[in-house]
Amino acid sequence: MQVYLVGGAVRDELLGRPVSDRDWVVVGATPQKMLAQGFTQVGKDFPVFLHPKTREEYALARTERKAGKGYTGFVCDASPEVTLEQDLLRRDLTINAIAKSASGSIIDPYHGQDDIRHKWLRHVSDAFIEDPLRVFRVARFAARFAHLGFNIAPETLNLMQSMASSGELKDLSAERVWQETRRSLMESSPQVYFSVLAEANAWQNWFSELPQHDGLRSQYLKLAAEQQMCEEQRIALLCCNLSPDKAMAWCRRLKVPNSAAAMAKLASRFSSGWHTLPSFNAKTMLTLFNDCDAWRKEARFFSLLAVWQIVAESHNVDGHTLKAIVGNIHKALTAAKKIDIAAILSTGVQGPAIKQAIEHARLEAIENILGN
Ligand SMILES: Nc1ccn([C@@H]2O[C@H](COP(=O)(O)OP(=O)(O)OP(=O)(O)O)[C@@H](O)[C@H]2O)c(=O)n1
Repeated sequence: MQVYLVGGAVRDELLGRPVSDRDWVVVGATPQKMLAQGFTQVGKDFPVFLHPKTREEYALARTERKAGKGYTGFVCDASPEVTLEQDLLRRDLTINAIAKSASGSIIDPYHGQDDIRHKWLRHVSDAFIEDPLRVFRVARFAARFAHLGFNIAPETLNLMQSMASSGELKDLSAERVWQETRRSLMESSPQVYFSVLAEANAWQNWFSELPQHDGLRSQYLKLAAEQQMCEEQRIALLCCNLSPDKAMAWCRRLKVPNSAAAMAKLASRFSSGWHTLPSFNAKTMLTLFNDCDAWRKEARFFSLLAVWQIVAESHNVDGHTLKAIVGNIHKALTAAKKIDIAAILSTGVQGPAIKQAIEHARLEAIENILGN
């Protein structure tokens, strides 16, 4: 039997990028042979094994043919006669269909190295259409490699468009679309994921709450990537131009985790206030702290503040004044958190009056900061 390194590891090595996961293909083996060599079988739908020492994935070379709807409707042949070339043919992009042998030679029947050189994301064969998730994968790779100058080959974009217009993207699970979307948000050009999906007419089933073409959203996401923002901040920026209801509807559609959805909702609720130079008096600042629960969720509040700074910057709000406002917010929150609750309670206030007294003390603390 022969073993080859395949997929992302070979691609990334050729691109001079760090390699994280290594996937292997085994030609000329049977499950029995693999088990006899100490591998453990993990694949349910197709024969994939874990190496006894490295725990890396070794898959028997296979062909696949779609026989029904959905994720699992594949007929798979992983017999020892399946060749490396056949296995590479079923893969999505030529740059992902290059193999490397144990001796280090490159096997590249579909010219992935040419496409790396000329920076094309190109499908390997018509088998591309058998997995509708690939529309989203290609958009993700476009977001990842845009800064290197990669583009989608016109014939691949055509194929993506016809897959989208056939309506089959709606049969994907929300979980799978969400995984591609969240990974794309963390790429170096996240805005490209959305422009590719718009261009591929792949918008309607999964992104209908979001405007298809939105220069501001692109700008937000570009800045978020430059500032190395976290996933939740990028989700918040994606949603912050929507109404809170629409933001929540989209989060439900994609099954965005609750904490990220809650942050996206807050981002959208308050973001229009940052389109111009925000003017905070003590009262509006206290309301902002209360509504964002900055008392208990301070880290989330500061994450949101960074999100709103991007919104403000993108609307050309004066940077110097913005910095001063953000500085005041930091100081005001610190001061308002320091009020002496024990002293308030020791005055003997009861029931709802306690809450009022705390609010009053916090307001005074903020006024002191803003007055200075
Ligand atoms: N829908 C899919 C998923 C995977 N693959 C193939 O399986 C390989 C491994 O898939 P995966 O680990 O998902 O992607 P990587 O290419 O390794 O990319 P990443 O760096 O994002 O993990 C890909 O390179 C590609 O050859 C495919 O053809 N179609």
